[in-house]
Amino acid sequence: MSKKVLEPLKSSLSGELTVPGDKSISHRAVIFGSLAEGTTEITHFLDGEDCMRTIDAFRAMGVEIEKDNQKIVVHGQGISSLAEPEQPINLGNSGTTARLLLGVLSGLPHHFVVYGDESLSRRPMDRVSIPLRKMGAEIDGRENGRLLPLAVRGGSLQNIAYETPVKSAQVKSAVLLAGLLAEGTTTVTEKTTTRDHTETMLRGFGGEITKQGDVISITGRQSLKAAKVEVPGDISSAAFFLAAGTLVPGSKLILKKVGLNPTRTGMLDVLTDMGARLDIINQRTVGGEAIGDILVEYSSLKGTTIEGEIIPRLIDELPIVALLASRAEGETIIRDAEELRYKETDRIAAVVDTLASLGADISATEDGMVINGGSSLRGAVVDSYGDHRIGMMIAIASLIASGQVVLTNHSCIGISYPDFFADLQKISTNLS
Ligand SMILES: O=C(O)C1=C[C@@H](OP(=O)(O)O)[C@@H](O)[C@H](O)C1
Ligand SMILES: C=C(OP(=O)(O)O)C(=O)O
Repeated sequence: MSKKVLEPLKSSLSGELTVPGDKSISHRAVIFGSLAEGTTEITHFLDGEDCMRTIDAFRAMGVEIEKDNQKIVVHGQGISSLAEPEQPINLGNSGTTARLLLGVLSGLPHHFVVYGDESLSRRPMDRVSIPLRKMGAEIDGRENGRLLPLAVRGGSLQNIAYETPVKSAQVKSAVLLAGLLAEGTTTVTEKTTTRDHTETMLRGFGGEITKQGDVISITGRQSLKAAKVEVPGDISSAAFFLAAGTLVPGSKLILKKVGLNPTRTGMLDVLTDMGARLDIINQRTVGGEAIGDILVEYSSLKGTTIEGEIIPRLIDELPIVALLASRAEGETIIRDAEELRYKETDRIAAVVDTLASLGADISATEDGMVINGGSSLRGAVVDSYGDHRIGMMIAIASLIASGQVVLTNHSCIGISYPDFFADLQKISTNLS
C-alpha cells in the first residue's frame, strides 16, 4: 500500500499555480471529439487516470486518438464509425466515464461489456440504466443492472421526456448523449441545476440544445463538427489550494486560469460567506466557459450552513470544505448532500472518520455532517479510502496539524491531480 509521511508546515504558502485541466470538461471533450467529424484538438487536458479511461474506451471503438504532453488530438469520423470493441471496456475508477459512456453506448448498434474497479463496482448505475432502458437500450448486469459489470446492447433509441430523480450531472448528461443519438427530441428536467458542461460543449461542436426554465431539450441525430477545446483549470482541484491558502497563516496564492462556470463555483460562495479573503481577476470566457485567476490569502473563518441548491455546485469540494469548517469559529452544518454517499467512497463516513482521527469535532448525519469548529488538528495515521479527494484533503490538513500525518493509500490522487504533491512543494518551502 502506498504511504506518504507529511510533516507539519513550518512556513507560509506563496506563489502562483496553474492547476490541471478540468476533469468533467476533459472527459466531454474526448466524447464529443469522438462523436464529431473532423480533427478535434484539446489543450490543457487533464492527464489523470479517469480521463485516460474515456480515451481508452473510444480507442476501443476504433477512434484514433493521439496524445502528447501538449495536446490530445481526436480524429473523429462521426457516430456511425464507432465500432464494436473486441474486449470488455475497463472504466477504472471513473463514475463520469461510466455514466456518460453508457449514454453513448445505448445509441450504438453493437454489444458492449463495461466493468470497473472495486469502488466503481459498488456505485449505482441504475440511475442511468433506468432511463436508457426506457429509450430502448438493453442493459443487464449485477442486481438487475444496478451494478457493474454491465452488458449493453444499444441500437435505435426513442426520445424520452425524463425528470431526473437525482441531482446528478452524470445522469443528465447520459440521457442527453443518448438523446443525441435517438429519434426525435429528448428532454431532461432537473429540479436543481447541475454542472452544464455537456450543454455548453455540445454547442461548441455545432450542436443545438436549448434550456427553458428547468427543461433541457436536445434534437436527436444531429451531426457534430470537430472543435478546438482549451480546457480550463479544474476548480475542484484548485479547491485544495484555496483551502491551504486560507488555513496556513501568512499565505498568499494566485491560482491561474481556473474554470469559473457558475454551476461549479459554490465553494467560492461558501468561502466568502465564511470570511475568506478571495479576489478574482482576469475574468474571461474560453469556449463558452468562464475562467479567471483567483487570489487567496490567509484569513480566520466562521462557521456556516450549506444546504439546498448550492450542493451540486460544490459537491466534490465538500470534503475540503469540511476541513475548513473544522478550523472555523462556530458550527458548520452541511445538509442535502446525500449524494456524497455514492462517490468513490461514502464521503460522509470517510470525511467524518479521517477528520475525527485528526482531532476535529465532527459528526455524520444522514445527508451531511455537523462540524464544531476551532479544534486544533494533531498528527495521526489516516487512510484515503482509495478516494483522491479524501487523500488531498488529508494532505492539506497535514499542513496545519501539530504532528506528523501518515497518509496511506495516497496513489489514488493521480485520478484527478497527478502533480498534486509537486504543486504543493512549489508553493511551500519545507516539504519533501
Ligand atoms: O458530470 C460530471 O462530470 C461530474 C458530476 C458529478 O457527479 P454526479 O453527477 O454523480 O453528481 C461530480 O461529482 C463528478 O466528479 C463529475
Ligand atoms: C465523484 C468524482 O468523480 P467520478 O464520479 O467521475 O468518479 C470526483 O471526481 O470527485
